Amino acid sequence: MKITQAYTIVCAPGRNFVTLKIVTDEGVYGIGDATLNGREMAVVAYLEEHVIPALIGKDASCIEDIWQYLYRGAYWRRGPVTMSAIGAVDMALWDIKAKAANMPLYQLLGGRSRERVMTYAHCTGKDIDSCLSEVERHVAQGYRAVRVQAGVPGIPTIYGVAKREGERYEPADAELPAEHVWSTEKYLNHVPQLFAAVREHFGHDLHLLHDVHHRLTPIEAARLGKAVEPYHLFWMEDCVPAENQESLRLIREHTTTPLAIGEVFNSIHDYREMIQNQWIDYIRTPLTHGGGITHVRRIADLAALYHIRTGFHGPTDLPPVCLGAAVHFDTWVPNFGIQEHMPHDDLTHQVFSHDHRFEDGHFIVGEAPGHGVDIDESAAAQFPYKRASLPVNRLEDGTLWHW
Ligand SMILES: O=C(O)[C@H](O)[C@@H](O)[C@H](O)[C@H](O)CO
Ligand SMILES: [Mg+2]
Repeated sequence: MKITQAYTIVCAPGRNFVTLKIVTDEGVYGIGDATLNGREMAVVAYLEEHVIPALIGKDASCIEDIWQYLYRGAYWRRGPVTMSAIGAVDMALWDIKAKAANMPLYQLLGGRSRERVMTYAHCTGKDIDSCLSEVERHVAQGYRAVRVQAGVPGIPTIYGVAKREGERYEPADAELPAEHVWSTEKYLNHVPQLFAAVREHFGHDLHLLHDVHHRLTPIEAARLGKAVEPYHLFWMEDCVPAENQESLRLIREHTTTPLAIGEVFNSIHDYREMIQNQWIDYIRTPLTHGGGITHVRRIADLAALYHIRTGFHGPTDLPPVCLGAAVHFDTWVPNFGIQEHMPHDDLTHQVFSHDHRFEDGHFIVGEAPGHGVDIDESAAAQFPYKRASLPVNRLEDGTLWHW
């Protein structure tokens, strides 16, 4: 089965998405996601100029060999742009292989390990009270797990909180980066109050998650982890920037709050020390940014040796293609933990169809051959790309900080 054609489709049904379509001489095609929020066109250029020309004529069934060819063959390894491009090719090739085998992807991966995939929703509010009503709304919809983020008094704009009540949070909200202000002290004083209120209102069965979005130093993260221990979080996410993996050791030594990390990681090497030292509990790398199913499966297998589970990144900036493939992976992977779920809007669904379904806080995988997601190219053409950037953060004195 030879690859005869491959091309990218860039569209913005509500927000920017990059899709790779690979076509074979047998008429079977596969769809892969190449979306890297705020840096979309860098991946498009990488694919079009360097990857696609080398794919034409290759045997689409040699997924592993093509992965190795693209990874080793570039000489320049790793990095989000490279790994998202490889991820898109890999996802499309698994889609092709599963379609050719007439099997849903999860069957090809090894079959079902669970009936349904637990997800967590985003609950955001400008203050604690409005956050509580969002939790209530999501619990009524059947969610067993919610991520809780609320505005902090004295900080005008904060990560993860929608601009208007009931709206989705969209971080890439301006053509050039918006500037936010950050105060660690105000944040650290406020978060334990938020979780105390949520536990008081909703009891102890609901899983609670929180995203620190890389803003703390290790000792500050340790303080926060300890402070929220009475509210037993499911996880505290990305509590520090983690170029230095050793940072996680200090946090781990101080707190029993479980730690999730890795939505910005793209390689097993970004995790190796923290997995092998058991400094973390959940891996976050989505299939797109981690070099596709072939590579993320290796990370998950390594993690499994150390009782570490998956908790894949899944905000709206990852399109239905990435999410659909993730639902298959989540249905199969033995060490599954949870799947992030931020529902896409109607415009996105006009372009992408999928056969997984959402029920009672869980995803149920579909039975269509492949990963079950497709793109309507003429619908996509109606939503042209528009540059959008993620914000930057500054401390109150103007110092540039982590966003
Ligand atoms: O946990 C999450 O869902 C993430 O932190 C997102 O909100 C990111 O900020 C976004 O995906 C950046 O592109
Ligand atoms: Mg996050």
